[in-house]
Amino acid sequence: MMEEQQTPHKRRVRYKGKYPKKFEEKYKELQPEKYQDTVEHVIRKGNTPAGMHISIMVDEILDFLKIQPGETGFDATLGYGGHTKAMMQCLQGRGHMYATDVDPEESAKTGKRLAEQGFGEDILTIKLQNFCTIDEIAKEVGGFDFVLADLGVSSMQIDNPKRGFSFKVDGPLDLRLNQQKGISAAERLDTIGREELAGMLYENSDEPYCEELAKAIIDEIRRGNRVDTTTKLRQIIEKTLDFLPEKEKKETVKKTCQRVFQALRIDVNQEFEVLYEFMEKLPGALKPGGRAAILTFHSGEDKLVKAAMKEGYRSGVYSSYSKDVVRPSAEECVRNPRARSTKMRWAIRAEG
Ligand SMILES: C[S@@+](CC[C@H](N)C(=O)[O-])C[C@H]1O[C@@H](n2cnc3c(N)ncnc32)[C@H](O)[C@@H]1O
Repeated sequence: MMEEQQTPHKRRVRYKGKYPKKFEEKYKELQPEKYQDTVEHVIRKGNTPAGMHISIMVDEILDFLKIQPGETGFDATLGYGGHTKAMMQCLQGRGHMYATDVDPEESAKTGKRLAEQGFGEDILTIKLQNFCTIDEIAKEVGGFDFVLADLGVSSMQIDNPKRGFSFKVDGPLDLRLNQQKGISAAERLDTIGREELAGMLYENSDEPYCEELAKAIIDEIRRGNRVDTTTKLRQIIEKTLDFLPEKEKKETVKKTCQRVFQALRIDVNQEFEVLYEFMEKLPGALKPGGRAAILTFHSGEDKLVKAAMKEGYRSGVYSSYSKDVVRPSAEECVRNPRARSTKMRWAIRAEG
């Protein structure tokens, strides 16, 4: 019998894939106008291409706003400009849209992109200012027929490691929507006390481990180690929750990271304060019969928007409002997983 020749099993080199993994290396996705095929491929796989934002609930928003040519509209949160563009298309070249964003970096890119697509200053005015100044813009232009606010952060902001919004990639712990103003989350942690931090985590994100996490973060800073990167903060969270049973640890750490980063983001950008102010000013900025739609992404935002609309209806400034939230379709959530937590609420300004 022939002796079988034993060749030693050679392990295959792990295939790394042909797509770049690091944000800066995704040069094709970062130039969507030039590399349409790559961008469409990434979207088909249920992902958001780097440097882009997929607008959420566009059909539901347009159905509700019922935009007519000649109207004046306000997009409080320009971002990538997807919603702004869809609303401008309804104007059919007549009327005007105003849009605000506080992010100088992204709003400049969006303004340029929209102008190149034929939506220039004749139809769109972009203002680099907080949406809580809606009253000033409304006064200047005589009120709005329709208003949209798509709260929170854009995918361009989340995905860019230099902005510090994501615990999944290493970067400076910044979390500001405008990096030229205010203080970063790292600087905020430098001076905050333990009790105030625990309160912030609880108030802004209902964080169940707020006490334990606040103690761990402050102890680390007191030992002379600044918590100034996304990785350092994630590692503290992992260490603090190390006592959890193995089977639930991974998921709980992930959810906790999401909540802690969200709480810090809300704090450094004073998100609840400006949203409260915006909701207070909204009825006065709408023309009689004017419509407003708001997309929220967590319970703190949603509660605030709901309460303001309910109060507006009770006092008579709104003729109707959404008693129940409108949610994205199951199909949209599969196509764009970032839509999953979205809730839409709407209100209509009373006539006269
Ligand atoms: C979810 S994104 C909007 C995406 C946009 N609807 C689109 O279709 O591309 C939210 C945007 O709102 C901006 N933003 C958040 N809070 C703001 C505020 N208080 N005033 C103005 N802009 C704000 C963020 O910088 C971000 O660009």
